[in-house]
Amino acid sequence: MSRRVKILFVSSSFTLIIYLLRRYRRYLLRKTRQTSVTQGSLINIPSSSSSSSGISVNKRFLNQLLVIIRIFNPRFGSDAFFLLITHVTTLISRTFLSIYIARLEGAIVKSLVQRNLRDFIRTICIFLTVAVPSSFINSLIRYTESKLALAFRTKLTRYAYDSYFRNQTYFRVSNLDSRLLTPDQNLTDDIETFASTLTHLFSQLTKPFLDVAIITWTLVRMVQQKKTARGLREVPILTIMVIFLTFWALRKLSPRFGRLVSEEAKRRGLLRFAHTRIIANAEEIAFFDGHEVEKNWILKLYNQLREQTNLIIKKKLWFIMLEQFLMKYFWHSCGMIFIAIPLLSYDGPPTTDDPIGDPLGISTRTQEFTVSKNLLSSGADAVERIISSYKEIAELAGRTNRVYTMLHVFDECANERYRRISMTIDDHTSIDMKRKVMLNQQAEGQIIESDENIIVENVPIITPNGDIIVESLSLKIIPTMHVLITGPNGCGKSSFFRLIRGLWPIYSGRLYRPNPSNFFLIPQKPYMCPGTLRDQIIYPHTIDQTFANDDQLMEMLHYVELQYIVQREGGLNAERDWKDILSGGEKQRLGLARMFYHKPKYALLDECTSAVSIDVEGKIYERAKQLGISLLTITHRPSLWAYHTHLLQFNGEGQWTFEVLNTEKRLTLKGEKERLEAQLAGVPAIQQRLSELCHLLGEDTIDNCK
Ligand SMILES: Nc1ncnc2c1ncn2[C@@H]1O[C@H](COP(=O)(O)OP(=O)(O)OP(=O)(O)O)[C@@H](O)[C@H]1O
Repeated sequence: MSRRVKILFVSSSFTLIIYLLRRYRRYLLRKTRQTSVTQGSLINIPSSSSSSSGISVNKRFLNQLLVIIRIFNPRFGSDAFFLLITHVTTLISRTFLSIYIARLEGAIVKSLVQRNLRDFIRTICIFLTVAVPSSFINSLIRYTESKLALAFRTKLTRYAYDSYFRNQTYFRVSNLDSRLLTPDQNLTDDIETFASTLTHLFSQLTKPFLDVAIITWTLVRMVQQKKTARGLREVPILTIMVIFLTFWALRKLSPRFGRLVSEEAKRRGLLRFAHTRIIANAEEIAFFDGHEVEKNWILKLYNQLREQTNLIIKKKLWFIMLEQFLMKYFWHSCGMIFIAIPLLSYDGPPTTDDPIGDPLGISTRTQEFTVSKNLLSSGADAVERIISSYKEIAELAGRTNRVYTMLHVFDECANERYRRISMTIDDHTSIDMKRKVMLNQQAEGQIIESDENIIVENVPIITPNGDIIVESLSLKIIPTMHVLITGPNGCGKSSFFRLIRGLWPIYSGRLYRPNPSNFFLIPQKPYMCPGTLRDQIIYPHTIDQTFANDDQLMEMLHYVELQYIVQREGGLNAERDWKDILSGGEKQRLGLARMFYHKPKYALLDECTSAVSIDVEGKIYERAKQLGISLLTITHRPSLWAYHTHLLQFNGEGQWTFEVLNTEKRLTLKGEKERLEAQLAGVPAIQQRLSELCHLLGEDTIDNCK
């Protein structure tokens, strides 16, 4: 064995050992991680199996793609149509330019073989002149591609926003349906990547198809000129066979990139969602020093994303290797053989335009060889692009599925068709499964618009998870009533509001209620929209819709004793981050100022004065009643009883009562209850003292004392 071979052998063995050791280490690491997973540490990413299992290049994908393409269909005369035409024209011009350049290269080689300086300089000059439009066309292709992607994205985004903001779909998607985990990501990233992948693929495929057609035609014409050459029929057949063989092998061995990228996008969305949650709850997390828990959670999500990305990278490594081998080296050899067949088998007279200087036609043969080699390699490039775009088509299938699913879910939610994917249910769960309605059951109750009364007839209150909170509710509220709603936590008080406002589906029974514009909800933490102080008061009106002038707005602020804020913050037109700069009580009072601005028929007040002092709260309630607003109030404060006429009480076990509220009687009962509670609280202390006295007096033990 020579020294060089020995060195080669040792270094290869060393590399192999290192490689095997690394693989073993990774195997161990994976095992450890799997163990921790089975111990319950893995975050349960709910698999939307229905959407990911069928992601591949098939009929379903084509149908989905067609549905989406119909949305951004570039109509005749539109900007997108003009862009599309420009794009296709530039692609065609590029193909003709490539052929012309291949011919020029042939002419350059010929002039070199002939040692013809004049021709050489002339062709070089032409080459450089052609390079200018050629470079411009290359740049134009990219420009039109990006503009097209943007145009498609804009159309799709507008369409998606229309669906998202129709019929409270934004609420329904997140609260009543669980198919879309991260609609924000679907609406931003997914649409963007779908539009850019699609347009890229369009030019990636259009140009090679044009290339293949025009180059084949040029090559066939060249070969046809050599009538006595052999292989004129065999070469095209062999070429087609080689191409199909390669395509078949790659298709068989290709990993399912569609499913892989779709899963990766889902995990990326979950990671982003976790970050958004931390930003939204940063203050509470900081108070509790909860950063470790949050960090671990985020890291776990990141690791899951990393694993998926890693998987894709690994799968691509082997696939690209195979692709390169077949389409670069195998094809190159085949191409050389195919060019050689007509050239070698030609036995006619030498074809030359210079019989004196080059009687054997060597320069012409060299020129032909160079031209056909260039054309063939451009053709091979084109076919390579077509075949390798299979991978991208598979990726497009994944992206299409995500966009299609988003639009489909939006549409279903807008039409009150919900689906919830059951999360893992603990074996010892206390949920009475019999009380669960079918999660995918269609809501069959009726909502009928009334003039002013709210009439509920045998309507159950059912959560989006299918839990029945109240089997059947029946009551009638008229505008002169002011209803107090009470009951233990989680008994369905806020759900009653969601029900009458139509946010939750009515599964059976009938609900008569006035138009939703007659309801105004003020929650415990009112929503502060972006904009000025004026925008906060008139929300959801905009400045163009408002009917109140500055004095009227000041009066509304006065009702809630918040007039000082105008001066403090620099006027009604001051823009601030109101969510952060106002205190909890100020936000609640601003929410109540909104009620005075809109003067609804029914105000739904959900513990919205918990941070307001009792005297201000009383004034606000009095004023609201004077203005003819009917109050439906959820509260635990007895101080508010006096402002109500009726009581709706849930007991937390599915039962309820609706009756006239006798505040005096209720206050007496409440007083008695509190007295008894205070007395009972003192009993252990009395028992303790009694026991001590028994001991000091040497009398009977505590049991006998009793
Ligand atoms: N979006 C939702 N998806 C699933 N279940 C929900 C949803 N919102 C509320 N629930 C469930 O419905 C039940 C009633 O909730 P609701 O908000 O009406 O309670 P509540 O009586 O207002 O309680 P509290 O006094 O604590 O505010 C609870 O068990 C809650 O877990």
